Amino acid sequence: MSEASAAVSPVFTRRIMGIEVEYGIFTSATPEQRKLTPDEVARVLFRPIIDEYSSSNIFSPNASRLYLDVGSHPEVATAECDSLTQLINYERAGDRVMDGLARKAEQALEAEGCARSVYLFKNNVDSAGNSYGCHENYLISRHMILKNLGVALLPFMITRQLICGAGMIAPAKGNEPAKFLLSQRADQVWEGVSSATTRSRPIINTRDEPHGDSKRFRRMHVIVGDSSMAEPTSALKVGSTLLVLEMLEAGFDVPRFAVDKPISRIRDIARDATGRTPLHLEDGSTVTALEVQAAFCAQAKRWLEQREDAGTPTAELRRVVDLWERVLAAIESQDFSKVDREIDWIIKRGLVERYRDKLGGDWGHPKLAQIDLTYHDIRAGRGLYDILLRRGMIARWTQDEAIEHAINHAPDTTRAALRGKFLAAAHRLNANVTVDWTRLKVNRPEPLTEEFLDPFDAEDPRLDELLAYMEKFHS
Ligand SMILES: Nc1ncnc2c1ncn2[C@@H]1O[C@H](COP(=O)(O)OP(=O)(O)OP(=O)(O)O)[C@@H](O)[C@H]1O
Ligand SMILES: [Mg+2]
Repeated sequence: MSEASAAVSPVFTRRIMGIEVEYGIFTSATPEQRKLTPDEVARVLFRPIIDEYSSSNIFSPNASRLYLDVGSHPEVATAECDSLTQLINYERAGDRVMDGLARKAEQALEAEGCARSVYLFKNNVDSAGNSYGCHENYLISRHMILKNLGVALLPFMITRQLICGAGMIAPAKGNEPAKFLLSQRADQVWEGVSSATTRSRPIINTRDEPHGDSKRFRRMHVIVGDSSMAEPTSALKVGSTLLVLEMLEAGFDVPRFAVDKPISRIRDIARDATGRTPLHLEDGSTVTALEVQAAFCAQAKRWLEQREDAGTPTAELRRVVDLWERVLAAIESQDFSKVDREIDWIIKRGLVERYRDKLGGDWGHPKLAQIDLTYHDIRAGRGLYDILLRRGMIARWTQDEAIEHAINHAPDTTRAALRGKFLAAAHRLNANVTVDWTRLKVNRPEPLTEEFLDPFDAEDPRLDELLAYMEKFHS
């Protein structure tokens, strides 16, 4: 970031953010049954949506987007949130909505005489090696020069997997034996900062779609992260990133590491649970991945002393920094006992290691791959994550009541509140409407559209006009 951009950029302690989760999909089949392709299952999954909305790309009552993209990975993009725990609630509400659809799909298949289980996995790589994402969106100022921001963020982003990776067993490949990696996405990204999403998979995407006033805002799209199962892992992933963004915006003294070839290093970091991977800096010196994280964490702790208490409460971010410190201390000492209920890769590795030892010590055993996958099954009572949670082996960050509430209510602190009220009225009046992130449109009798370009605004008199118009012609 240049001095000039530091001077004009606001510090968004209250920041708009959203998470997009793509799910892996699979059905069981008995030997007599024909296997359904993921595409076929996805279509059964979305049948209730298509029946109700005549589309597989919709906004749900809680103002989130639900859709089926190419590649048959159903996706939920949460509504705009402006604080950390709220975002976690909406992401988890998305899981529950998708699970509800999976249950309906199972009933439909049974009614059609081909009963089978439908699995949704919140992970990032399927058994064929295809990758799908968990994208984080952070609003930043238009004055922030993205390229510079990206350079400052890259060392943080390539090492962030140490504190919040989902972990995975990578199957044997050529001469490389099967092994445990810290993160699922590390092997899937190819560039640092760029505008492409699919072709080259950059860590930070600069595609210019702010979903808001393009004179004031940008939407930073981070695609390097893993989907998180454990709530504290989500909190650390997003919370640490929020803190680094705030520090950069404030011109706070953020650690600078000019890492040579950062993208090639991300794969080495994923392969080293000690965090000792050396990163060569352009000045000829080296730091370890762990030292990079420790420097950001220490500075974030100092930042909290002067941070304006808005958006995500500072008290909540203190919990983030406390967890961050504990994870780094655990990696340093290799004693994981103080964080083995909070961080996905640590929880998962502990579990599969116990089995691996019983099974003869080979990471390539198919039973271990099965355990790895089952950890990401989102079904309560069936997925391993949920089973461990119920046994008290995984910690919480939020509560069920808040997640349940988020299923049917839009966030009330952001633009999503307008969309939620609009959708509720349309549902009640059976009105024909069209909605996207910025626009709300009543289609009949004559189209009436309003554009809401400030995602921070949860109130706007133009909403009342739209509602009055809807009421007049549909009641
Ligand atoms: N101004 C904003 N700043 C940050 N995040 C935003 C903003 N407006 C919307 N969002 C969030 O961005 C996400 C957009 O999700 P969506 O899946 O539509 O992404 P996309 O990048 O536009 O499209 P696609 O996934 O189809 O490529 C949502 O989670 C939403 O809440
Ligand atoms: Mg998306």
